[in-house]
Amino acid sequence: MIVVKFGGTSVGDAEAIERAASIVRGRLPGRPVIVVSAMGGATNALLALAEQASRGQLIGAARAVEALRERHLNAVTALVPDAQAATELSGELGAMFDELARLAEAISVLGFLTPRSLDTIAAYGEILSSHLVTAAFRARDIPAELVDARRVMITDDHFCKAEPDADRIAEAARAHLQPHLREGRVPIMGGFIGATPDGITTTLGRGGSDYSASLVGAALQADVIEIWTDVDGMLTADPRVVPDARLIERIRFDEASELASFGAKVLHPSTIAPAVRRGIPVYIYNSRRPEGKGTLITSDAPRRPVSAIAAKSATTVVKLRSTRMLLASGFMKTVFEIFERHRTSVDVIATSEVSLSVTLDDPSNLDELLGDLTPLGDVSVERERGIVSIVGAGLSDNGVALARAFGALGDLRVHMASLSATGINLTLVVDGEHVGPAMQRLHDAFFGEGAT
Ligand SMILES: Nc1ncnc2c1ncn2[C@@H]1O[C@H](COP(=O)(O)OP(=O)(O)O)[C@@H](O)[C@H]1O
Ligand SMILES: N[C@@H](CC(=O)OP(=O)(O)O)C(=O)O
Repeated sequence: MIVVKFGGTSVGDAEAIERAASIVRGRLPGRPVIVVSAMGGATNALLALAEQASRGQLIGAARAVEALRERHLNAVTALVPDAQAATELSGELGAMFDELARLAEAISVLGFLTPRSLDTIAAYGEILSSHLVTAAFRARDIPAELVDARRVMITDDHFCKAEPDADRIAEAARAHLQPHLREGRVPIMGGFIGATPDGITTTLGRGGSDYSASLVGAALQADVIEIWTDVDGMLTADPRVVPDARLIERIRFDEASELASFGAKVLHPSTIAPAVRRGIPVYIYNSRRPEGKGTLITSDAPRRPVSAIAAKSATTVVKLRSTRMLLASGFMKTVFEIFERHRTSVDVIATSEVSLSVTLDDPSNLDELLGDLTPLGDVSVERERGIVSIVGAGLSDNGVALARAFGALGDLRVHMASLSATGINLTLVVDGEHVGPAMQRLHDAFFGEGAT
């Protein structure tokens, strides 16, 4: 069997869903399980309306619910020609929107949001899209069968970034997906969402539908996992920043994972792990150009000195200076236990004998974190930084690539630098406003005309 995942842009409107249906029709012999994201932008809209409601701005939140309702119901009209099927689906989706409106109202009365209620609201995106896509596929003679992802994707209760339970998922996938495959049906489930063993809705974190696809693929020993998106595959840089970025036809799991972690949004960073463990190849394809070659992520892709440049903006740097670090074994352990306690992961680390600097992707627990770090030394915080990362297997083979990287940055200030010991990643922290120019300059240096 294969797993075919469509991102939000690939189910963003009726035309996109039509394209997805014809892609799936061509894949029927491979026995696909389909994983769909929310219609593009829907998750952002849901999270924003939840925030709005919690601030008491109920009219704004209600308007956002109605805008989403209109968008989904327009898609039903365009995609489901049979009047009875369309009425049934509109009724079902309509009831969900009524429920969503009531939830927004309840949150506005409470005046606060919990991670659990945020997940309940965010999950509507994938619940709605999976219903819509199932009906649209059926109307196109695909024997689609909706499977509630919350019965398959069993997680812990760390709302907003829940940890999947691989054993339970494998068992649930065999129980709820396998029978459909055996009967020649095409199971369709929402990505990103899951539930605790008690059935409380959770989500896997932003961009988590890729992760869902990979977990399902690992659970059912898929031959291939396909991630369908709005670009030709994994490129040498984000094409929104570097328009002349090129397709990478084959890339190794470890490099793809580094790129995803350091900002190549085309792939969720956690996607790779379940696929790697089972040796399942992952393809990334463009749903607007299904005939393209795409990118194959595999363990045996050729090693290149530099594969791609990734970047992230809105990074926070935390610096700790302490003479207690001098010759003190166990100091780092104390520091990282504090990060762990606040469930804050760090991206880049640089140390000297008396200081430690780290970057945080998600500063939501920053105040509590700083409270615990302060007794250890002088702590300072720099916001509005960005990370630019050069990924490639031969970065540290000799000084040429490193010299080229620093030379290309020219007058752009570098606040931190970290070269991984495996030589696969050189990460530089720059001013947030310099992320775009830094990415372009590095891309020109490694992939532009004349670069070898
Ligand atoms: N190295 C890269 N290669 C390809 N796309 C990238 C890269 N870095 C960032 N991106 C961005 O990732 C986007 C696709 O991810 P996303 O918007 O999450 O799609 P989807 O909704 O299909 O999951 C692309 O439109 C592109 O701008
Ligand atoms: N809809 C979720 C999950 C997801 O993975 O979406 P996409 O595949 O469009 O990145 C989000 O926006 O976070």
